[in-house]
Amino acid sequence: MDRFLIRGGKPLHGDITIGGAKNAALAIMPCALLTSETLTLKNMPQIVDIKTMCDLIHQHGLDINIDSKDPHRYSFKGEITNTEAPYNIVSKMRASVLVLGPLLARCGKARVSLPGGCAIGTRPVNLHLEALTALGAEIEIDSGYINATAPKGLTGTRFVFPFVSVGATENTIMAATLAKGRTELLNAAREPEICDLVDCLIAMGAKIQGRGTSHLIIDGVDSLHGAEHSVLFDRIECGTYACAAGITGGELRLIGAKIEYLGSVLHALEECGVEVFQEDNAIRVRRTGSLRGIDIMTEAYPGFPTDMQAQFMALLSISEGASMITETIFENRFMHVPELNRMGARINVHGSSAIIRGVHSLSGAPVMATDLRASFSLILAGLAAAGETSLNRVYHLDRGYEAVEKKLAACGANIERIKS
Ligand SMILES: CC(=O)N[C@H]1[C@@H](OP(=O)(O)OP(=O)(O)OC[C@H]2O[C@@H](n3ccc(=O)[nH]c3=O)[C@H](O)[C@@H]2O)O[C@H](CO)[C@@H](O)[C@@H]1O
Ligand SMILES: C=C(OP(=O)(O)O)C(=O)O
Repeated sequence: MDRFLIRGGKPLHGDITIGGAKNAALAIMPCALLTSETLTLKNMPQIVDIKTMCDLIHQHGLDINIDSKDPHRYSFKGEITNTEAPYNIVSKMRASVLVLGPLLARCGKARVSLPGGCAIGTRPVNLHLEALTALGAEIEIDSGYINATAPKGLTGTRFVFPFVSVGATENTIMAATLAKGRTELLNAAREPEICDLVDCLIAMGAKIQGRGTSHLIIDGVDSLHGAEHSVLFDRIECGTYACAAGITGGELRLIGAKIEYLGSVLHALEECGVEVFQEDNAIRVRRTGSLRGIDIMTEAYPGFPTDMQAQFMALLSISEGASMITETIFENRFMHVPELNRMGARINVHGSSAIIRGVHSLSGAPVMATDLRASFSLILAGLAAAGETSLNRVYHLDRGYEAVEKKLAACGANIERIKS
């Protein structure tokens, strides 16, 4: 298991290129199952989760080509020869369940392993199944698998999500593109990654109205065709590096990022003392004075994203005064707190809220990554801390961040991957 060795205390200065959004790419790749023509995706991040989704789609029968001149350009083409998504792949990555809607819509059947929970929560998929059932699927759970059939095909429906779910919205949109008639989705998630999925589907010939709103109208078509689509930049990677500029007291240019997608992360950065400006094709972030404590509550977009919660926890741990972070999306997303406290932070958790009392400085320590974003919060703490931090279980980070150590080192960080 690789680990990172970080010697903190250096303000970061320089340029970091922000890659394609993991969460957009993972939702868009299963669209390849909706057509027999070629789907080409550009600006794909080079991360382990993308490799896992490729493995899954390939075992469904599609060929995947990564451009030899551009490793961020992927083409998918072929016929579906297998409608089962096996446990050994789905258990690696929950987004695997996003093949369910496309397989069902295209083949009238799918057998997909239940993903199960993960370090941040139990994460059931009941809403995915309820929405697909409303579209006419017959679903039963058998031996840890979702067995879904649509003997008469899927039929448009009106479905109100009882609460906002990114994955359930994505699965249902994809299934509805090939259903007979009109589907109306209310209280749908409206994250930028969902807009990106909708853009790709429209490029493939889907008929979708309401992009960017919680009320989507999808008129089913007989078939979808191939398309070329460039994946949206990763707003979470962007926010993460903005926190790196903030916590080290440096200045970074985040190339390829756009301020309008940051939602309330922009406001949170500015409120705690990190300046953010849009330049031509980049966002410039810098900290000029001291950091100030703020209160944050995670919410569906455009609210503050749960995927930025751990990184802000690190930032707020050295901000003046007290802060409170309330996590409303996942029930177990404070695993980074004891590790940050081992580095000198003063954080107490009370139910779904964490109170952070800002300290002057953190000190390096051996720490353990527990999930993707928690891992980066410990890197951020390590970059600001005095002394050496050794971060174990870096494989969590490799799921979702491309070339972390190269991007940080190019801006002056002292960070090294120790291979084992
Ligand atoms: C690959 C991907 O895009 N992952 C993102 C996606 O995850 P994901 O799509 O899994 O997240 P959801 O929006 O579905 O989950 C939101 C909440 O709803 C619950 N829930 C969800 C579905 C369901 O059928 N039943 C149910 O109870 C979940 O347990 C969670 O508490 O959105 C999350 C919320 O922004 C992000 O943190 C993840 O990074
Ligand atoms: C929770 C995340 O991803 P996933 O839904 O793939 O676990 C994340 O990106 O922070």
